Amino acid sequence: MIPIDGLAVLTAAEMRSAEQAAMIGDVTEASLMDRAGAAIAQAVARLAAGREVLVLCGPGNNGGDGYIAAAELKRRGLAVRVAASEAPRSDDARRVAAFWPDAVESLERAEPAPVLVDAIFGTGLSRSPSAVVEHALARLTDAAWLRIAVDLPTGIATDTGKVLGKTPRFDVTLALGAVKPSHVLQPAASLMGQVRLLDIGVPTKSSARILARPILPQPDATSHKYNRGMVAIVAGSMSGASELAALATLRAGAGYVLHLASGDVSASAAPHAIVRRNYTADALNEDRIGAVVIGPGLGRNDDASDRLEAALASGRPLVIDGDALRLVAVETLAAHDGRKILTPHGGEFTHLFGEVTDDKLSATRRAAQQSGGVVVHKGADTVIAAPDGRAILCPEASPWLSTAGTGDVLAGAIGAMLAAGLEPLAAAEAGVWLHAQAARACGKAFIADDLADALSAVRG
Ligand SMILES: NC(=O)C1=CN([C@@H]2O[C@H](COP(=O)(O)OP(=O)(O)OC[C@H]3O[C@@H](n4cnc5c(N)ncnc54)[C@H](O)[C@@H]3O)[C@@H](O)[C@H]2O)[C@@H](O)CC1
Ligand SMILES: [K+]
Repeated sequence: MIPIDGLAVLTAAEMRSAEQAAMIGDVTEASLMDRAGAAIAQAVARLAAGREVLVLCGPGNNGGDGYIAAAELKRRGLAVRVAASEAPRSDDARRVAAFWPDAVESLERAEPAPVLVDAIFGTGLSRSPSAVVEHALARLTDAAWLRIAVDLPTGIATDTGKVLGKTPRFDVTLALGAVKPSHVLQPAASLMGQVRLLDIGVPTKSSARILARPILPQPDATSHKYNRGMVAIVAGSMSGASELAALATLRAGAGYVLHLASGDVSASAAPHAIVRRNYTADALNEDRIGAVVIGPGLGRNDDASDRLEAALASGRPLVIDGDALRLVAVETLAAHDGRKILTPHGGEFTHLFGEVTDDKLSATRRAAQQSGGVVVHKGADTVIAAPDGRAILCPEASPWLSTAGTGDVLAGAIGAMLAAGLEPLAAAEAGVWLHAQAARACGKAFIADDLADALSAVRG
């Protein structure tokens, strides 16, 4: 049971190709299923801790995995029963169903057990399961003490995060061979509990992977405030948001943060480490600025548009967030050839790139390609994509992040990483990772100011 951080993410079709490519010599579809079944049995035996297990088997290879696992669990001395929704249909499932030495119960009449293993449907599901299957699954999961899904919970589309029917909540999902997009994309991911990978010896390669602990830039004997990373935050009509971004930028490790506002520029405001100056377009021409953050609290008036234009013209690496994403056009971004990171939430994404009609991973990759920037498509399932197709999927962070100002904190953290010299995709990943860790450290009902402060403690 391998934690999924940093692992390759494969779609159903990519997984099938990886399996085909792995089938050389004595590796066959049958031997892969045997490996999967053995790995599932080992994981379930550990989790069940001696309790009775009920394995639900479907007609395809997901069901096949279930029959092998059940037979192996029985061999290990556990109390196991098998219930099936219908007879096995695939050749491999038929072969392995014969390994199960006892009677197969009917799904509708099966009595519950403390440990429920769902091997009804996996990556082959093409439409929502029948009402009979859904009803039995709900009844048996409700009554179980521990719910384990094999590969994917029944009722989930593999690639899109969509729930095709009524899928109950699971405690553990054992991804076979590789993580699939729906293990992370919402709403599917919220039904899976802990997702762990079971290695079945299929080599996997993909341009998409799960968020991983980044290698963060560290100061050394040659460091000074400017080469640690100088970040300019362009403020606008709501300076609270840009102040939050500035604080987060410092707490994430930047050496120098310049807050460029107008009107109420007060040198005596805390935190004193933020350098506050009057905004002028010229201020962005300071050579030592390693990143410009624009958007938090910018507003959408003419001044805001002028500032955005100046930021785009400055040639500095940019983090474009909040209001700036409402003001800019995709064509402008595409014509701008500097380094940039866009951080839209769902509403800003739709405004800029249109409704997501397929899935979040594909839509974010397309947006990155169209805009020529790294796109951090925020949400409970943040997806980061680069114009070259590389993508990073982020497992759900704390739901307490759903409070005002946390987006400003993220923009600041990413700005700090960009100014420290990370390439845009790495800067975006590092910022998102820090943000999630800080949220975890803050516990419950925190406010964005706490989150910004917590960045330094989790930075490591
Ligand atoms: N192909 C391989 O080499 C391996 C596959 N493995 C397992 O195989 C699974 C995929 O197997 P399959 O492709 O057979 O797919 P599934 O076992 O998910 O089920 C697909 C079967 O159900 C039918 N079906 C789809 N939606 C249905 C619905 N709503 N109601 C009724 N029937 C429906 C399909 O026509 C097909 O017969 C993976 O999730 C994994 O568990 C593992 O054994 C590892 C190796
Ligand atoms: K399943």
